[in-house]
Amino acid sequence: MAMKVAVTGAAGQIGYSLLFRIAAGALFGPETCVELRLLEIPSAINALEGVAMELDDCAFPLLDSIQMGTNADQIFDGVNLALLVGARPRTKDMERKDLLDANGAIFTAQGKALNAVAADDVRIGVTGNPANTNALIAMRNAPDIPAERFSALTRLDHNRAVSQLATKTGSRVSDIRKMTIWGNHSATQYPDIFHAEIAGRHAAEVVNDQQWIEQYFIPTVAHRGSAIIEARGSSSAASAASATIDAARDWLSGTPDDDWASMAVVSDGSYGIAEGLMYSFPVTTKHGNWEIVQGLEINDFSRAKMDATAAELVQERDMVTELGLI
Ligand SMILES: NC(=O)c1ccc[n+]([C@@H]2O[C@H](COP(=O)([O-])OP(=O)(O)OC[C@H]3O[C@@H](n4cnc5c(N)ncnc54)[C@H](O)[C@@H]3O)[C@@H](O)[C@H]2O)c1
Ligand SMILES: O=C(O)C[C@H](O)C(=O)O
Repeated sequence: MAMKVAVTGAAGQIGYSLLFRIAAGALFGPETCVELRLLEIPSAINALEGVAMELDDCAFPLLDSIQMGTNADQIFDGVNLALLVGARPRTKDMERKDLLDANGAIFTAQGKALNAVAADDVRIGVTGNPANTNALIAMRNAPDIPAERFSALTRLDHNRAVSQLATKTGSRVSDIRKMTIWGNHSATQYPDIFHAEIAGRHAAEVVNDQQWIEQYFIPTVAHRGSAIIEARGSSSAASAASATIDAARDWLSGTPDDDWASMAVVSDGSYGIAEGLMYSFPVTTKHGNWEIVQGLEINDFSRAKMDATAAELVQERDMVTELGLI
């Protein structure tokens, strides 16, 4: 039985890296076929046709079919997974929340369409920025889909944090477990290594340098998106596509027994985070369901960082409420 996967913004930069990985089996493994459902806006349909031609030319054994179009109700019909990437990226000197005016309404419409036609088992991953609040918008416009089926991408931040820690300690990324991104996919995010492990050892003890944590590690991860825009002249794309795959794959097939993932999910009040916020937590996943890792000790430094990013998410939620998007 093929998995029906919708990707919005399929003709964009992230889409161009994402689609070929999905068609090659990166999401569900070498035994599961996929039906791609590609949603774009009219001005990008010709470009999308070109992408579809290239997908055909790859002769992917697992790619059953490609359906493309501009009508969300048609494209989302019966989908099991929806990757909502389609949205304007920011440019230099913008914050991601500055995109809300341009992008927020996209997720109102797409939330409504998913609510009307998606499969009963649908999972929705939001990459389009500002990802957390766009996921909140989609979720609040899809009252018949359980809130826990929505998530926003903070796996790119998680991967960035793992990479920085590996470089600092001369370890392999495969040695690192239990990295955590708390809060908003924005400059207020809190990359937390106080629970992370490097080859079974407490990462903070291996680093043994609070100044590096506070003055290099956290700001480097939190501002990496801007650094990439500065370096590339456009926002991250291939690394974002890779993280989108990592997040959806782990959500659907499960996290390893000795690790967890970072996902922005609807808060249930855990760690004192206001219920209903779309907030990045450490989660374990199994059979397409996630659970927030409970009982982590939160020191005063972490508490302050976690609360600051929660406050920004409240601001963004109030902004989109005023805009009538939720
Ligand atoms: N959360 C993350 O970690 C992360 C990482 C990188 C980029 N992003 C965000 O992902 C989004 C896409 O980035 P990109 O580099 O692919 O941008 P892009 O401009 O290259 O592509 C965006 C695509 O979305 C399409 N689009 C616009 N409105 C649409 C709609 N209503 N329905 C369907 N498609 C629509 C556009 O036509 C375009 O093809 C941006 O908002 C960017 O900020 C998020
Ligand atoms: O920084 C951006 O605007 C793109 C993306 O959110 C990123 O973190 O690379």
